[in-house]
Amino acid sequence: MTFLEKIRCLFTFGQGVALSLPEFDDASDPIALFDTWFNDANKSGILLPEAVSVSTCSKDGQPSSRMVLMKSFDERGFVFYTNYGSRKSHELEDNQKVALLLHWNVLQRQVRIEGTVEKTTLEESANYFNSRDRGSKVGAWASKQSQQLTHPNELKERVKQFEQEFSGKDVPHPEFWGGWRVKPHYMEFWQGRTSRLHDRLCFEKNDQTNNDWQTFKLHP
Ligand SMILES: Cc1cc2nc3c(=O)[nH]c(=O)nc-3n(C[C@H](O)[C@H](O)[C@H](O)COP(=O)(O)O)c2cc1C
Ligand SMILES: Cc1ncc(COP(=O)(O)O)c(C=O)c1O
Repeated sequence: MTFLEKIRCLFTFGQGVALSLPEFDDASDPIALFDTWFNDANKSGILLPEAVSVSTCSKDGQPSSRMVLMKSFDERGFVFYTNYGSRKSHELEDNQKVALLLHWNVLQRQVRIEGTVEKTTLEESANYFNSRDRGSKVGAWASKQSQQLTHPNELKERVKQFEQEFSGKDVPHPEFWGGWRVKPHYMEFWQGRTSRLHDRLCFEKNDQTNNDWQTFKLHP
């Protein structure tokens, strides 16, 4: 992002577009467009541009959302890592349909993603886990994510327990911790415009086995 673009962002915040939109036609690839927008978000200085809301749905239809950090994306989908025993993971086991939401406020941009999940391979999860700092690795062992604490010091005590258990050794990758890959079938790029006359560029595909995206625009 150039200095001039940053200034434009500041001055147009909340009332108009700051960045130009790329050409949009039937040949457009939403992953390439996401890549461009994600780069813009990274360059804009936004804190945690990779923070994304993940919405899951329980068996009885109760939706729930929480933030995670998106650690990678490519043609295969968008990956985040978590505890496979957590609420979100249980819900994803039961119902693979998922929605992601990113909002880059200074850029007046929102991206909506809908799709289905699959687990990352054990190798992919282990590779990512091994890249984390030691404290977060121990933390992953200690946290019974989404379960109630049985007493106020339970988490602290478990951290101590695992620090002792792995003292002087590498912290191994726990099999209960790994990635979910969201395979998109709908993506929508929202760009804020003056007078709330925003752009909504949409991509949809009916067949997960190919890369044929249909494109259309929606009223704001
Ligand atoms: C900015 C941000 C990033 C987060 N990233 C992650 C993440 O990558 N993985 C994760 O398991 N939890 C992450 N969390 C915590 C989750 O929001 C959530 O509290 C936790 O995963 C438990 O959710 P669940 O009980 O619905 O499974 C993050 C929280 C915030 C605010
Ligand atoms: C519980 C939890 N797991 C994972 C993450 C994100 O992954 P990492 O710690 O590897 O950056 C976060 C980030 O806030 C988190 O809170």
